[in-house]
Amino acid sequence: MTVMEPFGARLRRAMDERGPLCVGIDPHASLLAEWGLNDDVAGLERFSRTVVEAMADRVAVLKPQSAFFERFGSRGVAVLETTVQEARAAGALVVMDAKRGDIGSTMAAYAESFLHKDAPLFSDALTVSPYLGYGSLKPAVDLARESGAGLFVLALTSNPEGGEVQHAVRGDGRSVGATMLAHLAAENAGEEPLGSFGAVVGATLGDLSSYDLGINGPLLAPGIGAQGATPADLPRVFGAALRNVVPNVSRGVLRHGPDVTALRTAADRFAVEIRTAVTAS
Ligand SMILES: O=C(O)c1cc(=O)[nH]c(=O)n1[C@@H]1O[C@H](COP(=O)(O)O)[C@@H](O)[C@H]1O
Repeated sequence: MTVMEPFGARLRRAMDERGPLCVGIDPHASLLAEWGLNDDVAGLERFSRTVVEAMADRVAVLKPQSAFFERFGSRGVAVLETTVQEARAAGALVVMDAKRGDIGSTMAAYAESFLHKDAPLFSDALTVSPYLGYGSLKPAVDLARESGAGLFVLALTSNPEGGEVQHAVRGDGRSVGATMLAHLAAENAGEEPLGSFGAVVGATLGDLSSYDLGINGPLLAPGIGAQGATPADLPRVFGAALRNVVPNVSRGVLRHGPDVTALRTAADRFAVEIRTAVTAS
C-alpha cells in the first residue's frame, strides 16, 4: 500500500510551485443566476465543472463549500463527489469546507466520511469546528495522520460574530482562539516542512499581533474579496506567519464567471496582489 505524503508537505510544495491562493467553490443561488444557470442540480454541476476546469491545473487549493451542494440533497452530494475527484485528478489540493464538529464518537464517523482514503468524498483536508472542545476532534486528527490528510480548525473566524466565543478569555487568562492555536502548535511540533493541522484565521481581523500564529501549520485566511479584506491586509494581520498563509477567495473570483478566461484572469489578479503583499513585507 502506498502511503500518501503528509498534507502539510504536499501543501507546502503546491504553495511554492503555484502560489498560495485557495479558490472557493461556493455555488450560491445568486451566482448560478448571474452565470445564467438554473438553481438546480444541472446548474450546480455546470458551475462546479467550470470552476474546476478554470482553476484546478493552476491554483494550489480548491475549497468546495459543502452546504451549497447539500442544498440539493443526494444528487448535490453526488456532484460534490465528482467535483472533489476531478479537482484532485487535475492537480489541485482539495479542502472540503464542511466545518464538522461533534462528540468524539460521532466525529469519528465524520472523519471516515471525508478523511478515509477510500471514502467517496475523500479530501486532502477538512474544515472542523473545535467548539465541542479541541479533544473531541481527536478521531479526525488520528485518521488525518493515517491518511496523509489535514485539518483546518476554526480558530479566529472571519465573521464579526465569532469574537464572542473566540476572544472569550478563559480562567488561565488565555483566549479560546489562542488556546486552539496552541493545540495546533502542539500537533505540528517537529513536522517539516510544514505540519498538516492548520487554523482558520480570517483575513478580516486586523492586527493579530497579540496571538501566536506560529503553529508550524497552514493558516487558511478567508475574507478576501466579498467580506472586505484585501491581499494588502495580509502582512498586517499575519506578520511573521505570512509564509504559511493560504488566502481564500470565493465570490471575489466566482463573480467573474462563467467565462473560463475571465475566472482565470480574476484569480491571477488576486495571486499577483498576494505575491506583491508577501514579497514586500
Ligand atoms: O472555513 C472557512 O472556509 C471559512 C471560515 C471563516 O472564518 N470565514 C469564511 O468565510 N469561511 C468560508 O470561506 C468562504 C468565503 O467566501 P467569500 O466571502 O465569498 O470569499 C465561504 O465558503 C465561507 O464559508
